[in-house]
Amino acid sequence: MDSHGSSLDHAQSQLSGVEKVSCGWHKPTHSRSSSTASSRHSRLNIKDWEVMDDFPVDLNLTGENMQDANTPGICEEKNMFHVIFSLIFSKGKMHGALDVSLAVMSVNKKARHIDLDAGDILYHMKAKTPDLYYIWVTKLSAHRMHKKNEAAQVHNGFLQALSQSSNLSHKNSPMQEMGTSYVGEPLPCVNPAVNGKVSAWLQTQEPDICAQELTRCQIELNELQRLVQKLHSLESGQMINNGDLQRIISMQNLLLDKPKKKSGKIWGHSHTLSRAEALGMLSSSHLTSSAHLGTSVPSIPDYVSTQATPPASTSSESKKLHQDICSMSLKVHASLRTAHEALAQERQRLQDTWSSRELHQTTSAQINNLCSLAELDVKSRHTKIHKLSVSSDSSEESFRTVLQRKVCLFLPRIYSSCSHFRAEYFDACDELMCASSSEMSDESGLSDGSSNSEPDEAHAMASRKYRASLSKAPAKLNSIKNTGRRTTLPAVCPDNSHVGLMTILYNNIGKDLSRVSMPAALNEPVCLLQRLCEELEYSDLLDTANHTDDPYQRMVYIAAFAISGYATAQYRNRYKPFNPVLGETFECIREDRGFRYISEQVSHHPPISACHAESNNFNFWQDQRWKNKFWGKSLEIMPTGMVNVTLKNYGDHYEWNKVVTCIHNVLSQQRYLEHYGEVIIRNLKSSVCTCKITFVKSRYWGSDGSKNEVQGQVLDETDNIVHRFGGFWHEGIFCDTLPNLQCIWKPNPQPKNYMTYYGFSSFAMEMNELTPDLKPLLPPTDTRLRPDQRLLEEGKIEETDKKKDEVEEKQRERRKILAKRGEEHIPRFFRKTLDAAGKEVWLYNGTYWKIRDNAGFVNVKNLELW
Ligand SMILES: CC(C)CCC[C@@H](C)[C@H]1CC[C@H]2[C@@H]3CC=C4C[C@@H](O)CC[C@]4(C)[C@H]3CC[C@]12C
Repeated sequence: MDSHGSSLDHAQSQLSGVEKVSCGWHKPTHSRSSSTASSRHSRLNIKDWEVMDDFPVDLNLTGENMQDANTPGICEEKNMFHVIFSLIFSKGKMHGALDVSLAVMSVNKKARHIDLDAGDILYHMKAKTPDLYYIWVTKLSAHRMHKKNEAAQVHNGFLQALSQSSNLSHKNSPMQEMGTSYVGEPLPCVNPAVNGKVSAWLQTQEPDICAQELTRCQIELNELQRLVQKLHSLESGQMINNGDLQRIISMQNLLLDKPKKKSGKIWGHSHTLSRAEALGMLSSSHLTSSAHLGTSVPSIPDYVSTQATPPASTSSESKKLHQDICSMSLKVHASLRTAHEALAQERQRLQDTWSSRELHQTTSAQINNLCSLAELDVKSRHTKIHKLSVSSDSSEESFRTVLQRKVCLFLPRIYSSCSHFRAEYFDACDELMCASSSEMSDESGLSDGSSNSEPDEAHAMASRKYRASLSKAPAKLNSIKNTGRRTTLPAVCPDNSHVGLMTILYNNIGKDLSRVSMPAALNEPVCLLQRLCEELEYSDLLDTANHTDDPYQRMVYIAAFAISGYATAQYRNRYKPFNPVLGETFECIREDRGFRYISEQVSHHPPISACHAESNNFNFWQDQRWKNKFWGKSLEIMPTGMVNVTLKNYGDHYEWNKVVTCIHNVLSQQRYLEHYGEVIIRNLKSSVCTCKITFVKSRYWGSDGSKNEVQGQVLDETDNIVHRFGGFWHEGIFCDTLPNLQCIWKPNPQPKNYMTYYGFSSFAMEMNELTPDLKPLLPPTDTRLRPDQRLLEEGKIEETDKKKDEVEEKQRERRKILAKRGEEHIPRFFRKTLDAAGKEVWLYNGTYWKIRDNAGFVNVKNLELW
C-alpha cells in the first residue's frame, strides 16, 4: 500500500466509535440511564458544530485541473474511497458503506465529531486526536469535492450529449415554426443549442410549462437580437468595413493621446479616453455625419458637439429603436424570470421523482451522478434547515438560522438531553480511547468498540432463531374479537406525496417540528394524546404480568409491553398526528381490555402530553416530551419522559425510558421509522431484577431482515442473566429461557386495506370514534370533539385546513390574553411534581373520573378550545 494508503489505515484505526448500538448480549452497567453521558453532552457547544457545505463546483473543471485546485491527492482519494466510503469497524470486515458525497456531513472540531447523514443511515464518529480529526475531515471533504466535480462533469457531458442528439429537432424549433426571423449568430448568452436541448428534454412531458416558457424566452430574445442588429446596421450604415474600423480607431487614439489643449478641457478637465470609450464615441459620432465616415475622423470637439446636438434627421428613428430595445429587454427579463421559476419547479418535481423507488431501481449510474448535482443545491438548503432540530423544552422560541458560512447551531440541550443512543455512543468512544494500543495493532485498524459483544455469527443465528419461532407462533386473537367498535374509518387517507415538505421546513427554519403548522394533508386523524393511548394496545401483557408470581418472568412481560408500544410505527410514517392544543383532553374507556385512560396536554411550550391509565391489574402513566434533532436527511426524536407501571398484586413500580425514534429520509417518500437505543427497566420497589432492552440500530449493509431488531435480558441483583429474549419490534418477541420456549408477544394483524387508512391498526381506528351515547358524557375539550380532526377523518381536506387555522389562532389568542393578565395556564387533571430523582413529572390528580362519574362535565365549567 502506498504511503497515502497507510496513513488512511492509520487514520481509520484511530477514528473511533462509528456510532453503534452494540449487538451483543452484554450486561448493562447499572448506572442510572444516561446521566453521565448527558452531562458530557451538555458541555458541547452549539457553535462548535458546522455543516460541511458544498464546495464551489466549477462545472468546467476537468479531472486534470481538479488536481490543481488546491486539492492535493484527489486521485488517490478516489482510489481509496472509490465511490463510496466504506466503514470498517470490526476485525477487518467491511461492514457498511455510504456515499459520502450524498450525505450531509456535520463536524464538531472541538469534540472531534464527524456526523454523516445519508438518509438511510446516520453515522456518528469521533477521532481520537485533533490531528486525526483534521486528516479525516480533509480526506472526506476532498472526496466529497471530487465526487461533486465528477457529477458536474457528468452533467456537462449529459448536456452535451443532449445537444448533439437534438440538433435535428432544433431545426424544427417552435420558434421557427412560428415564423420568427432568426438573424445572424445567436447571442452568446442564449445558446440555442442548449436551449433547444433543454426544451426538447422538457417537452417529453407535454404539456410542460418549462418548455413553453423557454420557447417564449427564445422568441423574445431573437426579437431583441433583431432590434440590436438593426441598430447596428443603422449606426454603421453598412459602409464601414473592418479595415476602416481599425484605421478609425487607431487614428482616433492617436488624436486622443495628444488632445488639443482647448478641446481636452471641454468637461473642465483633461480627459484621455480609453480604447473602449473611443469605440463608443465612434459609434455615436458616426451617426452624426455618415457622409464623412470612412474618409475623415472626427476629433474630440467634433465628438463632443455631436453628442450635445445629434442631428435631427436620425434622432427620432434611433430614439424609437432605443425605446423598442428597452421595452423588449424588459420583456425578456420578465420572461427569463418566469422561466427560471418554472425551471425551479421542474427541478423540485424531478427531485421528487428521483426519490421514488422505481426510478432508483431503473436509472443508470450516469443519471445517478446527474441527480447528485441537484442534490448539491438541496444540500445547501439542508444546511439552512439543519437547525430545524430543536429541543422542545427550549425556552427560546426559535432555533437560530444557519449562518451564511453554514455554521450550524445546535442547542446544547440537544446533547444534554440525549438518550441512551447518544450515551452509548459516548461510552463506546471512551471505551475505545482506553483500549488504545492493542486495537491500533489490529490488522483492520478499526474496532467496533464493543469488546463484550457477542460474535456476529452467534448474534445472527439467535435472531434467525427468534424470527423462525415467531413466524410459527399464532397471533393472539384479541384483535379479531368483535368489540362492537368501528372497524374502518369514514374516509380513506389523502395522497400527500405532492406536498413539498422541503419548502415547508425551509419556510419554518428555527421552529420545532411540533410547532410547524403543516397542511392538513400531512395529518392523520388522531392526535398525540391518542397516539400515546395506542401504547396500551397490548395492555394484556400487563395483565399477564400481574398474574405471574416469578419476578423475573414478570419482568419479561413488562419488557414485552415496553417493546409492543413501538409496533404501530411500522406503518405510520406518512402522516403526522395532530398537535393537541393546551388543555385538550382525551379519554379512552375500554371495558373489554379492563382499563380506562385519560390524557391532557399540560404544556404548550414545551409541548408536554400527560396520561394515566388504571385497571384492576395495573396503573400506567407517563408524561411525554421530546427533543428533535435534524441531521440533514433524518430527524431523530428523543423522548425525555419516563414510562411508569405499577402492578396491583405485587406492589411493583416499574419505570423505564424510551428510545430514540428516527424518521429516516424525512423529506422524501422513502420515509421510514426506526427505533434505537437502550431501555433500562427498573423496579423501584425491589432490586431483585432489572431488565435491559437493546433496540438494535439497523446496519446499512444488513439485509432488510435485520431491521427492527430487539434484544433483551433480565438480570438478577448480581447481574447474572436470568432470561434472554429477542425478536423484532414489528414482528414479536420470543423468549427461549422461559420454562417452555415462548412467543411472549406478537402484534395483531393489520386490518383490511390498512394502507388506505393511514396505516392504522384496528385499535388506532377505534381511537377517534364518537358514538351518540358517548358524546354527552365527554368534556368539550375531548379530542373527539375537535372539529378539524373530525373533518380530516371525514376526508374533507380543504375544510380541515381552514378549521385547523382557526383552532390554532384561537389558541394563540388565549395565550395572549393569559400573558396580558400575567397568568399561567393551569392543567385541570394533572399536577406537576418532582419524582424521587428530582425530575419534574406530571401526575394524575384524580379529578377527571370523579367529575365524569358524579356531576358530569355538563355541570362544571370547562375550557372552550374551539
Ligand atoms: C412530516 C410528516 C408527514 C412526517 C411524519 C412524522 C411522524 C412519523 C412523526 C411525527 C411525530 C412523531 C411521534 C412523536 C413522538 C413520539 C413519542 C415517542 O415515545 C415514540 C415515537 C413518537 C410516537 C413519534 C413517532 C413518529 C411521529 C409520529
